[in-house]
Amino acid sequence: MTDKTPPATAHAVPRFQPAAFTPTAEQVAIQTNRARHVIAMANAGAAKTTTLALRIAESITRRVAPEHIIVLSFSAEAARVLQQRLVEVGLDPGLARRVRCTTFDDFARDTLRALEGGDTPFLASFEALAPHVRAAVAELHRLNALRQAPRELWLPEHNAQIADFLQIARRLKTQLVRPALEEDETVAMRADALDIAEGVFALYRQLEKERAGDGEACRWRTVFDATYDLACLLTGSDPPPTLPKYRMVIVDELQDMNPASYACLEHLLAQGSAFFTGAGDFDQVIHRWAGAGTNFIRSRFGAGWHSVRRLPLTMTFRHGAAMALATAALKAKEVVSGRDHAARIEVEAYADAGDAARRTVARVLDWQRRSRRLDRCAIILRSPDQSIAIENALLEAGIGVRVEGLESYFLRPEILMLRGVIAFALEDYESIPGAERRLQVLQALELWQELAWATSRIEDLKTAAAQPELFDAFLQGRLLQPQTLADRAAAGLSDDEETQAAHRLLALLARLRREGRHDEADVLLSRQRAAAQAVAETPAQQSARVRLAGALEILRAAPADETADVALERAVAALELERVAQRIFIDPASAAAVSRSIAGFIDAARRSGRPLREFAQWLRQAEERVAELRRRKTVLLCTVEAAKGQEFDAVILPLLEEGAFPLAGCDRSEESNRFYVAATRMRDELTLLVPAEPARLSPFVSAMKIGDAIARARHPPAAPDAARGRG
Ligand SMILES: Nc1ncnc2c1ncn2[C@@H]1O[C@H](COP(=O)(O)OP(=O)(O)OP(=O)(O)O)[C@@H](O)[C@H]1O
Repeated sequence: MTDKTPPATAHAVPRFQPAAFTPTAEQVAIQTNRARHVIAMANAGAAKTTTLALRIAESITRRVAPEHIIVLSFSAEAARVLQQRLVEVGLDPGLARRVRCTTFDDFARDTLRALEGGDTPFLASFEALAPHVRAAVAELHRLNALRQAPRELWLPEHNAQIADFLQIARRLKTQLVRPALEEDETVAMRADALDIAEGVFALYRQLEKERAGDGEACRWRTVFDATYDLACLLTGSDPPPTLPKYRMVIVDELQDMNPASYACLEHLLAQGSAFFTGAGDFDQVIHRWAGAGTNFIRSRFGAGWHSVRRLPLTMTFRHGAAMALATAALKAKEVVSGRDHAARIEVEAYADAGDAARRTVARVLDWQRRSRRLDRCAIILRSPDQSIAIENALLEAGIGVRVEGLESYFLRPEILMLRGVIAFALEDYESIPGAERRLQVLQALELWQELAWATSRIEDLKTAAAQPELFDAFLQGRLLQPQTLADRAAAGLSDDEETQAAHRLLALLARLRREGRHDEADVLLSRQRAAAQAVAETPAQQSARVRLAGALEILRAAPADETADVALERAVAALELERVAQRIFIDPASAAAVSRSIAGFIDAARRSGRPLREFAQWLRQAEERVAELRRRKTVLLCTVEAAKGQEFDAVILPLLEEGAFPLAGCDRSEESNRFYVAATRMRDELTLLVPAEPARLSPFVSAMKIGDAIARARHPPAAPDAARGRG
């Protein structure tokens, strides 16, 4: 990468002035720079996103059409934040809306849609992908057995192994690893070079073959496949397909760049001879699974580009000196604050997770009382399942909550399933409010009963959800009756197809009778009857059905004055949900989260102190209340990944203990980056909830040397607030 731009071309007088602040000279240098490629790597809160917004606003003021500018990011949240920042710096909202802010993967998907002339089915979850993996494994076994000397291949069998494989496959795609072999290359040789098992690469090839279909159009895509497919097209075809032309390409969160996204970026820049500006922070790499890493940005990014300026943004404007000193200590680097503000950083001890949740909510209430800006407060979690106790406590306190990066635990399949079981046991279908929620409950029940009906027969489910009488018929006819051969055949057909098949059968019978072929007609009819009676269920479906009947029996027999938690404990044990979860969910983390969310649900029942029927009503009211509270100001409950790129006046980080944050089994340096991202979202106040027992304290909290940072911020040395790490 060269840095040869003559200084004379570097600056110009800015034509765009932001409304609320005066940009620093460093910001102006980026805003107005004439170099074709500008890169700013800087600390959290050092105004990277704001400065990218200034550069865009400057170009628009200089008559570049907003449609000729594209902003690419790696998460939908980051793209949304930049679009919003355009308005916040003072660009006309109408103009800001016309700038295309999107993620790399969505850009790739849109581009491919235009090139291919249609949509490709998108499989979002590992659960949706797993059948394809299993089919590819079976095919590999078959092909291997046909070989003269079958190879010994490791191929995934269990869900956890499939999850591991899918993660490796995703990483290979970010590195633009193609399945095709070079001349004289073998699968074993390539696997060796990639440092993966031979079976993994063989399966990668097989699955890609299946995905490619007959070569006409790809059969399905999952997360990142669009970026990978577009990058392969751009780098592998001559001439490469034409991309839309842009005069300016902006990339935020540059540290998340990987080779596949980079291939798309390079072609996009070449297409329109576009100007490029990118910003990022090496310490915010938290997506290593996606091939992100500082090495790529440091060594390969921009290799061969001419006219490149690397420009600094040295001051963080998000928070004051104490927080700058604390992050400097955490990351052993220099952080300078440009904001004259006495941040409030507080550490509070908790006894256990329940206590941490109550203290979190007490902090939220305190913030609401003092600021009246509930919507400017965020509770940032290391992992989604930590939300359960906090959601319960927020509900009890009557605080509205919105979630990002996680699903409210009330809407997770295992809880929806339990709510369905309660409704069926009590014959109180109104306890689940609204047809939409009842549909989710029925779908969850189908999932847990391991019935594959829901996708093709969604209309039937919708009808059952809309009418309480049919809701009951669904239980009796669908969940408690064994599946028959006829059911299984119908599961593969849509409503229309089933009606057509019935019409065809009737027509055939009529014709046979007309032609006097009564014997044939009778055989056909008796075959139909046999199919309608013959049980055709897997052992798993059979035992799920028996367990469901048992759980319903338990709940119906519960004494009227027994509290709901006691009855639910017995029903949950009968349903064996944890064991079933390990079979249904591909990622072991999802399976493990099931028992935690069920425990949270039972805890909510215990705390309500109500018998089952009243608890069901309470749940309904709680749900309505949550919806009502959400219409008012709400606190944000989110994951670190979702918080990235955003900022809040008050940030609360609960459960800062060894095993929870850093999360057990995760890479320590990436965990440190996650913690840094989470803590630096704060503008005015940061609350760190830590275990009372010092031995369990998260090492990241001690690394911040908070006491020292606060003292030094209060009595700064004569020089500016420059903080060098571990000071
Ligand atoms: N010149 C300035 N004077 C005062 N405040 C500023 C200035 N420039 C930016 N800010 C404010 O600083 C805060 C942080 O800016 P921004 O979000 O752009 O940082 P960032 O580097 O993108 O952060 P991160 O990487 O941590 O997401 C914002 O509230 C922004 O409005």
